[in-house]
Amino acid sequence: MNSIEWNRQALILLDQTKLPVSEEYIHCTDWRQVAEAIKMLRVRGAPAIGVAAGYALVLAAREAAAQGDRDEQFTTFFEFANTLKATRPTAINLAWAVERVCALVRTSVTIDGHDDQTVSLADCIDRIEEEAIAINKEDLALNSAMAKAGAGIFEGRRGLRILTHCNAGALATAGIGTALGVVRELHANGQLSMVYADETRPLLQGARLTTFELHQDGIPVTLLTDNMAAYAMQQGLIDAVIVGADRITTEGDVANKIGTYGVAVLAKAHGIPFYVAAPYSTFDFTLASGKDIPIEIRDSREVTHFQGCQTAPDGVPVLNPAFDVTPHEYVSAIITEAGVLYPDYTKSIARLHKEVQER
Ligand SMILES: CSC[C@@H](O)[C@@H](O)C(=O)COP(=O)(O)O
Repeated sequence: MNSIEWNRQALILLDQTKLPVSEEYIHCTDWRQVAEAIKMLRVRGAPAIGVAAGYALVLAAREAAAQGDRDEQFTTFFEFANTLKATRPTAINLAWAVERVCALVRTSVTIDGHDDQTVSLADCIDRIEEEAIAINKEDLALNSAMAKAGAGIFEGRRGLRILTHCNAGALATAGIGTALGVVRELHANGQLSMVYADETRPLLQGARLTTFELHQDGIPVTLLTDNMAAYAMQQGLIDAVIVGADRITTEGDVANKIGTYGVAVLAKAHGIPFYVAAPYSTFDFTLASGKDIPIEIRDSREVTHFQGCQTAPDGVPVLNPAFDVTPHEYVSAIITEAGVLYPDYTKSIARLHKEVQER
């Protein structure tokens, strides 16, 4: 079974906080359960939380349509949508999916620029569900397109050793993954020798999730702690870095899991190319500079404790940003479902935007 599945009554999520020790599924019949699952990283990875949010809005619409008058129902629905959107502020795919569904609802009740009173929220539910399914299916398809585009960078090369950070794989998307989608394609082509997976402190998405899914698929993977990446590069063990992204600005600055920026700086210092794989839905066309990306700050307990075990003294102040921003100067290329973007990113990203808008 997939890590995200919709059976029309419930959203079934693989609880990623339990991996790799146990495979447990949560049946969400209330959008609040999905919001909690997103907040607690039971479902995580920017594209995956966008897909989950789409289905959560079906549950939210069903609930809102069952109470109050027509206006109250729409108000309640949009309030639910806003609450959902706020659960994780950095991953723009979440806001993108929520906005996409809300825009559809607004369009459905608008006629000649006016509110069409004959359309109720209940009338919109099927359309919301179709949109959620479309977001899911699109993500599945674009992962494969991105994998092929990314593998194209390495044409004619074999024995590749790729370092990745966090988990940008099947668990983080509805398909084969973004960064790990490219890795899977390289493996299928016989071009991959080894994936080096950063452990990814503090929540160990690399150790728990990346090694888990690659291991399951028989793809060679070696785990290293974050502070070993410099050593691995210095030893000549890494040919390229490929990571995912949570938000990319129009100048090509990239927000991704905390620690990514450090890896990018190391890669540049060692002359190793640093690639980012992300779909169109990860671009924020309203922001130019990465300095304006909101960074999610998470509970200090994630740093002072691990799986219930205390690892720091009581009361010690903690800094726990969940993401950092890699400035575009460190990014060798951005792999998308529509092809590979190279610097000057202001130009190549604008071209991508125009192409998608004109489709
Ligand atoms: C295809 S997933 C891309 C990113 O979302 C991923 O690299 C990442 O940073 C995930 O962070 P997480 O906090 O686990 O949701």
